[in-house]
Amino acid sequence: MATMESLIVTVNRIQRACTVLGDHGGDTNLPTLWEALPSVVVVGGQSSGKSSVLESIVGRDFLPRGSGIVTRRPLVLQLHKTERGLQEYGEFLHLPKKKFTDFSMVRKEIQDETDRMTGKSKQISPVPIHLSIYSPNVVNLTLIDLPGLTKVAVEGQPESIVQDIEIMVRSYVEKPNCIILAITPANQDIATSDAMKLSREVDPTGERTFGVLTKLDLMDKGTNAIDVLEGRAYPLQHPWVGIVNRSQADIKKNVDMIASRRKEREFFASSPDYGHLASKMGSEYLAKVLSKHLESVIRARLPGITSLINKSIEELEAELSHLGRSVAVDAGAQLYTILELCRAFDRIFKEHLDGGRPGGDRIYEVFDHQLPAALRKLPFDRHLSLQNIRKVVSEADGYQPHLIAPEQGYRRLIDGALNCFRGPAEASVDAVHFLLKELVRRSIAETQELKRFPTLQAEIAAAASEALERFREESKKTTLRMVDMESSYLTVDFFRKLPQEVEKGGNPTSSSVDRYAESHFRRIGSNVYSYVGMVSDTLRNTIPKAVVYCQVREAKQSLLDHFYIQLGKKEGKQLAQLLDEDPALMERRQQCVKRLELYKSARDEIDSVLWAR
Ligand SMILES: Nc1nc2c(ncn2[C@@H]2O[C@H](COP(=O)(O)OP(=O)(O)OP(=O)(O)O)[C@@H](O)[C@H]2O)c(=O)[nH]1
Repeated sequence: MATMESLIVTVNRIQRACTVLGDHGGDTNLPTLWEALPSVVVVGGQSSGKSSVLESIVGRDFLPRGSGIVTRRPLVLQLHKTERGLQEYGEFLHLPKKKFTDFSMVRKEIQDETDRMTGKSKQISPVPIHLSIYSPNVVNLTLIDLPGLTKVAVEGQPESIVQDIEIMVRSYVEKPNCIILAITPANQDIATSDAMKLSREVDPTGERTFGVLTKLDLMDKGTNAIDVLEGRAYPLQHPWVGIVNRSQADIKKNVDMIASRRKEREFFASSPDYGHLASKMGSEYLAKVLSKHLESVIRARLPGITSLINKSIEELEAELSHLGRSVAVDAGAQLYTILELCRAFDRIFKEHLDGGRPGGDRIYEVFDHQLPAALRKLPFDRHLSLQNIRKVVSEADGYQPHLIAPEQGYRRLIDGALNCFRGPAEASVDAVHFLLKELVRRSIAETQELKRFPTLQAEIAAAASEALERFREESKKTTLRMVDMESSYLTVDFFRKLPQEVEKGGNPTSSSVDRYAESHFRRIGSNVYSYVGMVSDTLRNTIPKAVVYCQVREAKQSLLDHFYIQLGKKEGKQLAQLLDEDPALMERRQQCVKRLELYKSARDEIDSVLWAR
């Protein structure tokens, strides 16, 4: 088994890591290690002697003194026993390279650091100050000093401070891992002790509470605290410890700690009331008892802490992978990230077209269904009504009616009919355009990696939509040109193969009469009709080819080409703007990363003591 000492040292290190990485327990919705670590917390009313007890455990004067609420931030005091003969020094976590050998400077630094966080406003703050003291005269122990419980705010302090202090103190003592050092002055009615009241509430069985009676020397003549110290008046699981600290007069006279400890020992040894308890009284004894107890608590909790650490690491890693990697800071890496994201989108878009995902089939539906239906619905019947044929043909003839066949009339009728094909051609282009747009929208929504980057998402959508618009223009030009080409040169063969009316009749006189009869125009109509039908068959096949060539194929091959060119011209700052994540998400990731770092270092710390068995 790892030595007891190394266990406390391990927990000390983890506690410091907690402060460095911002884990003070409390309200963030992150797992907290701080709250799982056992610690000894000093609780008491103002002027109950808390600071005096801490100082005599350490054997040094180093805590701020003054009127009002002096302790306004938790002070995590870690005591490290060093080899005999080595110099004592203090070291703050926020000033890691500075060794304080002058303990009056330690006091000043505690005051200054308190003010740095709370301002001069005398507010309180839950962010702890970490002080390590290295000395041959201490036992390994971690103590947390908290603001004294009070009933009234003093000048310059907000009314809420009374409650704020209680909330802060409670937040520590409520933790099941907290060992409560409840300080009560013996010259006061214990029934009114703030420390005992609070500890009773949070630890009714007294398992976690060490009762400490201070100011035994100040009790009225003829009275003593034997009933309390022997555990009868206020029974706790652990024995009560009586203490005699320096009086105000001693402090003024600069009585040092060594002398004061000696005085305390003498007090108990020579006391008629407490002499029989002398070996179990005093601040040195208290320090040893606490250290031993803290070690055993840590040992008992270690397996629980280890499994908590492993579980939290898993949770944090899962959350981080869900949040995605953090965004790179240099322009090159940012450009790379953007291109990766674009490619991810493009891949999904192509899958939609190629059939890996749904949607591409609807384009075929346009060609197979919508276009033929639109072609069928074209109003050729109206255009080729007998009446219209007669009108168009006569107009084309002018003052000289046609002699054999109405060449001009045919051309005009065919032109008019072919013109109708423009509608379905354009409609096919538009229908495919809207389908492509919809696929872009869906593909963006389906690109998980893009979700974090709303700006880039909008830019890709805009670039894709602009590209699709260009493809649509091109596709319209091409399909309409195909319709125009049909008008510009008619298929000669078709007309050559038509049976000649003149020859059929056999009689020139009767046929010249026929030329203006209804059947003549009907025949013209039916010829034009079947010519237009032939063109319609052709276009039904060629319009899809043009649309796919100009729109679908282009979208697949070069949807974001323009965007890529623009990206290449962008500066670092503009690239960063494209990757501006949701700030809440960035913040969360940062918190998770820090917390994960904490848990991993804690795991390493614990592993190293376990391996040292
Ligand atoms: N005679 C005597 N005086 C004591 C004893 N303990 C504390 N005092 C005096 O009581 C006063 C208050 O002691 P502190 O240790 O400052 O008490 P505290 O609880 O830290 O006070 P705050 O930080 O103001 O809440 C000081 O003047 C001490 O000298 C004791 O056991 N005997």
